Amino acid sequence: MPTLADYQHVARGKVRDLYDVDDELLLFVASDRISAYDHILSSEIPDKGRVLTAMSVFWFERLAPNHLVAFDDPRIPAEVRGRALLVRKLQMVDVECVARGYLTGSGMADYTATGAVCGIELPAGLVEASELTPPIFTPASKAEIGAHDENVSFDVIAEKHGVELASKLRDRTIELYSEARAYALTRGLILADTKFEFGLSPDGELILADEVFTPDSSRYWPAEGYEPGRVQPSFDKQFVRDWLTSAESGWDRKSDVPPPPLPADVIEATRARYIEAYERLTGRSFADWLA
Ligand SMILES: N#Cc1c(N)ncnc1-c1cnn(Cc2cccc(F)c2)c1
Repeated sequence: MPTLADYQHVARGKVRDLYDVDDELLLFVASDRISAYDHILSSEIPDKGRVLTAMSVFWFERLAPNHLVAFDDPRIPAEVRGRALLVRKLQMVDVECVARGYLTGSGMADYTATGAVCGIELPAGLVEASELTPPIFTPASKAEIGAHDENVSFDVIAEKHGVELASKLRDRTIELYSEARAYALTRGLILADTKFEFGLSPDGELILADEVFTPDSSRYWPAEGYEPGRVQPSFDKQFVRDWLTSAESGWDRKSDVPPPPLPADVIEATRARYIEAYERLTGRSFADWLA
């Protein structure tokens, strides 16, 4: 059985890492790290990496073609088993493929400033968390570490990748999001938006890559209590956000001071929310994940 040290560390994200396994395969590792207010917190959430990996696997089992090769395999080191995926090496398309079914975050900011998002004119009078039907494709160009992705128009993507591939990215992004949004609603969860990354197979087929419909790549809101006109509570991160912005934390999010460590009860409540999201979405018990 190999250890992680046997594989070359080829990429580091805020909360995930990528290792080189061989000519064909990468190891995609989800950590227990959590980010909030653009900071990677010093506190980890036990099992977060395992829950999010189990979520990706649930969706990869339903959405093809994708890059998943294996999640329970002797080439996966024991130390990351359950929070690591063996994935096929692809030629990645350098576009953050975002689908939005609700107006929030940078989409809401762009709409407030211009009446449009990624060049898509929206109706007047929309408010925070307004539903967007049909959902919109709002691609972004990847930012350097520490900066925000930049929302760009479809035409910018078409300029760079050709209108045929740009159209495939748009259509597949909207198709996948629409299917998952409808399903999530039946489980009492609003999938407000999501971000995909795609790669190309040697014969030019578009392959779903990265992580899929996790709370790190998507915004999940509880359907109960949904009300446009105000910022909705994050299904998974609200306890962290509330504590960090409470007087108890003593932290000022406008300062450059890094957030303080989280109290044990906030860590445990957040762990429970990740597990609840997984179990509500999949109908499976997290205790059964790679038991
Ligand atoms: N998925 C995937 C993938 C693939 N199947 N083939 C080739 N490259 C990638 C790939 C390269 N960068 N990333 C983003 C990323 C993911 C995880 C951790 C990180 F630090 C960074 C994905």
